[in-house]
Amino acid sequence: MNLDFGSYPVRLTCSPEKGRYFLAKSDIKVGEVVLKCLPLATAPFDNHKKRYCYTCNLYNSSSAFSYHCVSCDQAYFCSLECYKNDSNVLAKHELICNISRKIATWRADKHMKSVIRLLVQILLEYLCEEKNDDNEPKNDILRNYFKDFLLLKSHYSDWSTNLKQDWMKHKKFLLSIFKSSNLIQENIEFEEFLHMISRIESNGFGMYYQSKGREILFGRAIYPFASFFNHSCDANCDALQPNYKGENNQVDNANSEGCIAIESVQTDINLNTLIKKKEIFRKVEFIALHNIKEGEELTISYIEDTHSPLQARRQKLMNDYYFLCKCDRCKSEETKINGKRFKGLKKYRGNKEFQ
Ligand SMILES: C[S@@+](CC[C@H](N)C(=O)[O-])C[C@H]1O[C@@H](n2cnc3c(N)ncnc32)[C@H](O)[C@@H]1O
Repeated sequence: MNLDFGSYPVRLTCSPEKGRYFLAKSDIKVGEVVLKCLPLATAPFDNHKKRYCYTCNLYNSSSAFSYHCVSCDQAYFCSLECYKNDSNVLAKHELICNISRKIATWRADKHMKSVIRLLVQILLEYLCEEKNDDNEPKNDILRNYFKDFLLLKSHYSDWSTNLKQDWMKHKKFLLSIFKSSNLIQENIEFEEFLHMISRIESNGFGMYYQSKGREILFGRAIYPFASFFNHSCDANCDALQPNYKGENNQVDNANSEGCIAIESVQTDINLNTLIKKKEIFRKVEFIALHNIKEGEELTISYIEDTHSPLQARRQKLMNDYYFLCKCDRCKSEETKINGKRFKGLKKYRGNKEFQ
């Protein structure tokens, strides 16, 4: 696979055990930025939509924004500038205004709704990419495209029968609203649609804000290139979101919703300052946690509690991400445990009662 990661010190490799993953292309110093990308798409959870700006991705934890699309009531804007001046955003929103309204009244659980909302945004990017030639990155921040989303790992084949059935119940409704909005083709198989859902679940990053020292998850984002970081229980990189002041805040990678966490510790906001400052928030950057040698694997942690025992960590990753962790730490702990079992077995056999 020939992907261009610009001047970032990463290259992609692959193993049968862990799929594709990043290696350091050169020596990397502690604190160095390893990769930076813009989101392909973001979506706040339903109860946070009024505090999330549809245009610039700003989150205001203290109060709801007043500018919004009156037709669907699903897109909110932090300022007149974000609401009015960017006609491109409004024209884009027009394309999904109808489907957004239908999803708002759809009787499904919160998780399904949040994944479907993000899928709408991802497919909207695809529609607009097709019409837009302006696809070149404008600076050192990598931009991702729909085709990159399609490269992501799907664990649909590992889904339980119950989970597949839960989605099947909504097949008719989902296919009809996506087709009538021209977001998917008439002849798409529902399985293909579910693969896209699975890609979101296995590769989505959480969006957080900080309140009283706690990180609160308020939505999900997709950064296809960032998804090539494999997990390690002893990661050498961390994901950050520069906040609205342009500062970086450490990521916790906390996650109870099956999305890899990135953190922008965004405190309350002075909207007056922001109105003047047009910026797209929720970029992600990955930094090295210590010096890394050329050829080393670059990893992040998908889970918060890396202090828990091997079994608990693996269980969490299996439940949330459908994979058995084969990171170096897990493999070495597994070898130690197996070594102990082996000794126990020999002792047992030596017991006269069993001879
Ligand atoms: C976000 S993607 C990472 C990129 C992925 N390896 C690929 O080829 O697209 C997450 C998936 O990578 C694989 N993966 C990530 N970390 C792993 C690990 N420590 N051990 C085994 N598989 C891992 C799992 O299949 C997981 O669902």
